[in-house]
Amino acid sequence: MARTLPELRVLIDAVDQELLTLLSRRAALANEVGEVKKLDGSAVFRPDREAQVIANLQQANQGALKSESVAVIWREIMSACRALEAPQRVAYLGPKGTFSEEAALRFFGSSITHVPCANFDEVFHAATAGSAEFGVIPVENSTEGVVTRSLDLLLNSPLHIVGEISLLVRHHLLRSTASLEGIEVVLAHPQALAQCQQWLTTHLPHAERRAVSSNAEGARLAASNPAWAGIASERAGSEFGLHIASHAIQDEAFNRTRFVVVCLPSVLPAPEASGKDCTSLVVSVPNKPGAVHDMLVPLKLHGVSMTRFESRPARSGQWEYYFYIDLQGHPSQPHVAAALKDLSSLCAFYKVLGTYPLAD
Ligand SMILES: O=C(O)C(=O)C[C@]1(C(=O)O)C=C[C@@H](O)C=C1
Repeated sequence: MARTLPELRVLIDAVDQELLTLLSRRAALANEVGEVKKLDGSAVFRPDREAQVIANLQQANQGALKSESVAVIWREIMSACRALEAPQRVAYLGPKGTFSEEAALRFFGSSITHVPCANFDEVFHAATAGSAEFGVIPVENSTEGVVTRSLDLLLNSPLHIVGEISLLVRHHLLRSTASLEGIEVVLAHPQALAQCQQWLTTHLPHAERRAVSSNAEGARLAASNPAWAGIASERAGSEFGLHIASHAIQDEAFNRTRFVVVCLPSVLPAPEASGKDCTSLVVSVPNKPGAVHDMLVPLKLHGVSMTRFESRPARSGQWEYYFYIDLQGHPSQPHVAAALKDLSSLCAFYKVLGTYPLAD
C-alpha cells in the first residue's frame, strides 16, 4: 500500500534531523578550518576548493537530485560554512535588487555581508581600502558591449580578477500600477535604457528617459511617483513594492551581462589552473603602423585563442589606445606562458588583470 502524506512527512522530518546533525558537524569542521587559516593567514574563500567539492559530489551523485541542484545546494552550504570562518564582505553597485547584487549572490552564495555602493568607483575603493574583501562589477553586456567605467577602473587598480559570472538579464518595466497609461518618465541606469531603447520607442515614445545611478535606484524613485516607471529586475520590483507593467522589455531576448569578481592579491592569490580558464590583460603598443597586428602574432604562433579584444582611448590626446584582451588558458600552461612572454616584449604597457576559471 502506498504511504500516506502524513507518513511521508514523518519520514522527511526524520531525514531532516539527520541532515541537520551532519550539517552541524560540517559547520564545526569549517570553524576549525577557520582557526587554522587565522594562524597561517591563508585565504578564507577558496573558489577552487569549492569547485572541487561540488565536482566530487556531482560525480558521486547516484540519487534522484539533478546535478545542477547538487551544485546549488552545496554552494549555499559552503557559503554558510565560509561565513563561520570569517564574514566575507562583498561590494557591488547597490541599492538592494540590482543585477550586480544578483551576480554577487550567484558567485558567493547568500551568506555574505552586503556592501552596496553608489557607483563603480566606490566598489573599487571599498575592495582596495579593505572595507570589503571583494568587489563585483559588470564588464560587458551582450547587447550594449563594454561597460567602459569598469574597464577604465581596472587599468590602474591594485585589484585583480579572480572569477566571472554571466547573468541572463531580464529587464521589466516597473511602476506603482500594472498599466502603461500615463507614464511620463522612465528611470534606469544608462545601460538598461540602451538595452531597451527599441521597446521604449515603440511603446512609450513620449516618455522622458532619465538616467540614474542604478536600475534599483530608478525603481526606488518610481515608487514615489505614479507617473514614473523604472526598468529593473523582478527582485527590485518586490523590494520597492512595484507592479510589473511590462515583462522582459529588453530588445534582445538573450541579453546577458558578464560580471567579474575583484580583490587584492593578499585576500586571494591568483586561482590555480582549473582546466577551463580565462586570462585578462590590458596592453598598449607604440603608435606605429602594424603594431597592433604584430602584438597578436605571438597568440597565433603559440596557438592561444583570443575571446575578447576591446580598445579604450589612452586619453593622451595622441590617438593612442589601451587594448583589453581575454585569452583562453592559464599562465601555468607552457603555450600560454610563451605567448604572454612574447606579447609583453612588444608592448609599451602590459598588465595581467587576472586569471580565473570561466563561468559555466
Ligand atoms: O577547505 C577550505 O579551505 C574551507 O575553508 C572549507 C570550505 C567548505 O565549506 O568546504 C569553506 C570555504 C572555502 O571557500 C572552501 C571550502
